[in-house]
Amino acid sequence: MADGFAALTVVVVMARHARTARMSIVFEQLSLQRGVQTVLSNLNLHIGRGEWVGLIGSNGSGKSTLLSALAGLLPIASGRILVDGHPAGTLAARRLLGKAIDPAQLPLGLTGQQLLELVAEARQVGLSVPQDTMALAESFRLTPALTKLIATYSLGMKQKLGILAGLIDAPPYWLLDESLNGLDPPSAFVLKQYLQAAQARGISTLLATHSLDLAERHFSRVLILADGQMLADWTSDHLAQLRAHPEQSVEAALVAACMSNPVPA
Ligand SMILES: Nc1ncnc2c1ncn2[C@@H]1O[C@H](COP(=O)(O)OP(=O)(O)OP(=O)(O)O)[C@@H](O)[C@H]1O
Repeated sequence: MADGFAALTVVVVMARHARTARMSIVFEQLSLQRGVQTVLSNLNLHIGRGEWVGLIGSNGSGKSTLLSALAGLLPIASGRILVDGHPAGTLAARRLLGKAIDPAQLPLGLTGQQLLELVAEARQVGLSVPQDTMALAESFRLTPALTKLIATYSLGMKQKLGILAGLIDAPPYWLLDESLNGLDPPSAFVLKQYLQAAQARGISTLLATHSLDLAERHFSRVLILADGQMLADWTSDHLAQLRAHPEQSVEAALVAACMSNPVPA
């Protein structure tokens, strides 16, 4: 009888584990290289649904490399990345991710509208741009510019378009690399509200950023990368403790944590 109960417990635990892995991003013993340089080594990480993760680290610490590998844009040196159980880079994994397009990668010869329609078609959400995307464009005050060539856009306008295009079909995981850079304050506010609302709907955002003040209110988790390793993984409980402390700030604690590690050579 006791053996039967133990076996049942093992089955239940394994089933729960499998379900959790199916609804999350998993990095297992992950190592990433750029040329001959090892950028990250033996990273183990689990990111569930409904998290807003701030990816922090000094210049060159590997934030963009990690996001690109997750999006399937860079090869994996060793280990693996699974997105809801699908290996990174596979079509199934790509469909679950939305990565804001880098402003420098936008096709300058198209109008903003043409790009959004192309992406909508490629992501199979239909021939027209989803209502939600157009509403965000309106909140960004980008609508009048959509009929113009991307070549005529300012950096902030390109940043907004890259976000709109990357998140067009609202997949469950959003990857943003310094996406608040260059946004005017009202648009930055809109984006923060948008990400917060998405989080409440169970969408997870990974945002690589140097804006540590975002951790003060917004992130539910903070990962600090340094020297090819994950220096810290601050959970929502830890962040809540820091936020509640009358004499501490999350930003100051993050600066102290980052300063405790030397800048990579
Ligand atoms: N295209 C590339 N070719 C070769 N090495 C690269 C390339 N891009 C980045 N690297 C190297 O990979 C390492 C990690 O760079 P990465 O861009 O991921 O850092 P980051 O944390 O995003 O930096 P930043 O905060 O400056 O954006 C750095 O040492 C960098 O020099």
